[in-house]
Amino acid sequence: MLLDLDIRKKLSAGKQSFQLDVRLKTDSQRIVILGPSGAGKSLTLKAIAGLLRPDCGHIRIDDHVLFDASQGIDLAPQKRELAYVFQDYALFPHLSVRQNIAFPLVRGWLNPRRHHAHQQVDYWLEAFQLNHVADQYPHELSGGQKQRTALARALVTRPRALLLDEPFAALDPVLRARMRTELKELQHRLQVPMVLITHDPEDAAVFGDHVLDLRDGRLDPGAGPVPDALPSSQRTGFGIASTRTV
Ligand SMILES: Nc1ncnc2c1ncn2[C@@H]1O[C@H](COP(=O)(O)OP(=O)(O)OP(=O)(O)O)[C@@H](O)[C@H]1O
Repeated sequence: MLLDLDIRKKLSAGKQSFQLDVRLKTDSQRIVILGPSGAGKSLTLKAIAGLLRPDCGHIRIDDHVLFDASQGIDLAPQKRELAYVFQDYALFPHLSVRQNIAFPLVRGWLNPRRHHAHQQVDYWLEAFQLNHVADQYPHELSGGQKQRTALARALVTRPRALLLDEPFAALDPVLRARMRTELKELQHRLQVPMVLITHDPEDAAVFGDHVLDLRDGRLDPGAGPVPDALPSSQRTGFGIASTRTV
């Protein structure tokens, strides 16, 4: 995947204003946008997803133009063929694991039936080892099982790329370490490009193929302290990515 991002957006609330200015071109498969709270990570991810309209610039994935202010192109989120996984996973509480995963495949107002049989749903239940909890509800799942259900629901639509908002934040430290490795292995296996935002340098160290430092709405070329675990070659501020193949 070639992600070509060049966006600017000014947001104001009362006397406060925030300027987002992100330019990036990368062919990496595991992109991590790292930054402290308020840096603009969620805004960047929302812009890629089509949930925030930039003032100007463009967003392209391969030869697919998602947004181009000068050409008047602004594809609706569902036309972007991307999947967004929210920090709290946003599972439907009244639907079982199987129904949650089937949800994007069912058109119209009706929820998937409880024992809805679908080849793709069965595939993801198997791939994520969720068969034994397929009929359970989100409140009956562990943190890791919830995350895998959210990932399965995202992947069942076969997206061009997966956008992940702080995917490990809701997990305890032991599970967090395991899930980072699991997600990296999953990305290797499926070859689905992933863009992950986080404030945790360890996420970037383990998962990141191309790591970008975002500070005050800008990708920072001379970013702050480099975590020990993270080779400097893996971090960039802006420009064309130096991709590390693992
Ligand atoms: N709708 C809005 N109107 C005005 N300002 C906004 C709006 N949404 C976000 N902001 C501001 O933009 C800045 C960046 O917000 P963003 O949510 O992208 O931060 P973040 O890096 O994701 O932080 P966190 O890690 O805490 O989620 C913040 O200062 C926030 O107050």
